Amino acid sequence: MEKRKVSVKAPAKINLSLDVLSKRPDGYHEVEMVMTTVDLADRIELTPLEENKITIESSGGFVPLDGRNLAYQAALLLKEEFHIKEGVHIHISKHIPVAAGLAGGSSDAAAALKGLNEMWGLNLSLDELAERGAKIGSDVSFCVYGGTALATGRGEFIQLLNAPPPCWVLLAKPPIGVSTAEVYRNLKVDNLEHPDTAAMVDAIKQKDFSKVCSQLGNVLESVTLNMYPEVRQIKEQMIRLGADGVLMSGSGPTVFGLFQHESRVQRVYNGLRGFCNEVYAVRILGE
Ligand SMILES: C[C@@](CO)(OP(=O)(O)O)[C@H](O)COP(=O)(O)OP(=O)(O)OC[C@H]1O[C@@H](n2ccc(N)nc2=O)[C@H](O)[C@@H]1O
Ligand SMILES: Nc1ncnc2c1ncn2[C@@H]1O[C@H](COP(=O)(O)OP(=O)(O)O)[C@@H](O)[C@H]1O
Repeated sequence: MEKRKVSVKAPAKINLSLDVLSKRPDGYHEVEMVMTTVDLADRIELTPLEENKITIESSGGFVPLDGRNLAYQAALLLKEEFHIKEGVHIHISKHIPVAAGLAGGSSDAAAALKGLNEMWGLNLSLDELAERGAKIGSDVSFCVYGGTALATGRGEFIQLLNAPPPCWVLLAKPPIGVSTAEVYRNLKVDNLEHPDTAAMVDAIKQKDFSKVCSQLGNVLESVTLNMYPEVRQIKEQMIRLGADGVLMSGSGPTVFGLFQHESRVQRVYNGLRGFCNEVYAVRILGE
């Protein structure tokens, strides 16, 4: 009997709030992040191979197709730990912009962990998958759960939250890729304007859209907006065009705007397309 293919959706995330508390001795930073998934997604298709190897291909978007690919790393991690003697072919339909602050690679890795857990009958819980995900990257644990969460530690400790108030999200990505490591390297940890993480968590709990907008904050803007003036320009443009709240996601360069009313999303989308050709109108996925 032919073995079943497994297909898993891998959604992008945005950071509604991103604070850095300190630099750790291991080089990572201690963070407090409120993250939520949006309905811009890659799709991971896993096909069993009789031969004992991992192969990977991707359609759309430029990603490494070897051991550097985070989905490949996810497969290798499970394969080695559980002594799996069969192989897998991983196909990634890439829709999330790469190196954009949207955790595309981390979400692909999380989807591969979940899909292979099913395909290889490992019966690992989400907590157990998230624990393994943290070995691949700081954002992978969150991506295993998806939805909305407060992430602490270097990003791997996850407290799930209820869905934020329903709203539209416009994502605008200028044509540059940002290195997360470089942004963290240039961050002045002792001189930051800290967002109020607890207030953002409250705003989400209360499903208070105006409060979510007023509490948006990301300390990594202090680096990326100076490094890439075009990111600052997109932010200013989105505010001017009438988004209810605007922030850079993760280490950037993607800027997102939040909107309560669909009519305004369309207007701002049209206004942005004039000088930024990668703009996406999506919904918050919530829980
Ligand atoms: C900044 C965030 C916010 O969600 O997102 P992106 O902009 O990448 O989407 C993440 O924390 C990114 O997570 P992720 O992309 O998984 O990072 P990792 O591979 O673990 O780390 C890449 C590099 O960033 C730095 N790093 C990352 C996380 C952290 N808490 N402190 C750090 O200093 C380290 O230099 C590390 O070598
Ligand atoms: N499956 C993947 N999808 C996207 N990028 C990947 C993947 N695997 C590895 N990468 C690498 O990870 C880096 C970060 O990519 P990505 O996860 O898209 O961005 P970010 O960390 O900004 O959210 C890029 O340099 C990319 O080459």
